[in-house]
Amino acid sequence: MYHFYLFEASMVNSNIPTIDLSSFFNEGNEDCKKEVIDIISHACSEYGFFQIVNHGVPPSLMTRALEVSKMFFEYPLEEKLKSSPTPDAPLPTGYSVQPEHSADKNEYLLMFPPGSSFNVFPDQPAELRKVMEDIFSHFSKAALLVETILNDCLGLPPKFLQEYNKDRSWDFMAVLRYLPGAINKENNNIGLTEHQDGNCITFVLQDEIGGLEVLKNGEWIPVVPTEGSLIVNLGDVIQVLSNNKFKSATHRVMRQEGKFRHSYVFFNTIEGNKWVEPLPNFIKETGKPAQYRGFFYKDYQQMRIRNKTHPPSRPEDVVDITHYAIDC
Ligand SMILES: O=C(O)CCC(=O)C(=O)O
Ligand SMILES: [Fe+2]
Repeated sequence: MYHFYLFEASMVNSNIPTIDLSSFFNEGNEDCKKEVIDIISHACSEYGFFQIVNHGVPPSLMTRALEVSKMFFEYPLEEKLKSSPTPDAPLPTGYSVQPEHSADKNEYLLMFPPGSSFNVFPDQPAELRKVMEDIFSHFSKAALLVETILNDCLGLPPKFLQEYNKDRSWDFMAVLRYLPGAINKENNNIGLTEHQDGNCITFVLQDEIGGLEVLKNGEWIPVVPTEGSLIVNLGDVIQVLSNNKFKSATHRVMRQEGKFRHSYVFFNTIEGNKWVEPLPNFIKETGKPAQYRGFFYKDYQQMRIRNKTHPPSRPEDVVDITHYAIDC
């Protein structure tokens, strides 16, 4: 069945593969599973980006989630600010808006897993909290499936990644609205500056406006929204563990002239006290020495948060994973 999706996707999405995961919900189908593993392995070693369908997140919930968040963001600012962050949350939960001078042009709601004491939700629209909690739980399950598949793609011992990344408390989700792009062609209309995610696996659900772009062989490839699909990108943790076998995708968001853009972004994240370093399998297998020195995830996270709270004046001083790279 996924042959169809691959064909269709290649027409509109310049070879960002769209992969049908339905075979993973049933016993058997070993040939299908094997083919999926080959396609995902290829996408991850080339640029760390692919799309999935039949991932277990109900398409009707995805549509509804975007509708309800649109309603929220249309409220006046005073109303939105009523759900502002709890002071001691590790990341600002509830509603935040990027400062005027920021290069990133969005406002967002952020939550940790349902039940987390850090969470703050708007009261209105009344449906929003439930929709956010439901979709979070579905994303969380789908991420476990993708993690199992990646474990196979990397040829790791069964359940290796599941064991390594078993604490779900620090996963988080952002619900975003981007400002409309300027109607002035001179303006480059960046919505979110180019970056790699620091975590393990990220899902993006974007509305029909689109705007997410991935860097592939030096070219920005727009990810055209397709109904029911989720975008998957790998983060720095997977890149380091695999000693660069799998890539942390470089991506950005462009704004369309005159149109707001909405998205849901789910981050599957390891616990801060986890040690991250290239696994011995990928040093032996590739014959390459370790490309990174090891670090505690929380130290890296702190530096990434500082990039946002105290942006360096020179772009080259923004801390990313190359901070831990070993020059070979
Ligand atoms: O809003 C999006 O589509 C992507 C956001 C993103 O890349 C991020 O928050 O890391
Ligand atoms: Fe990102």
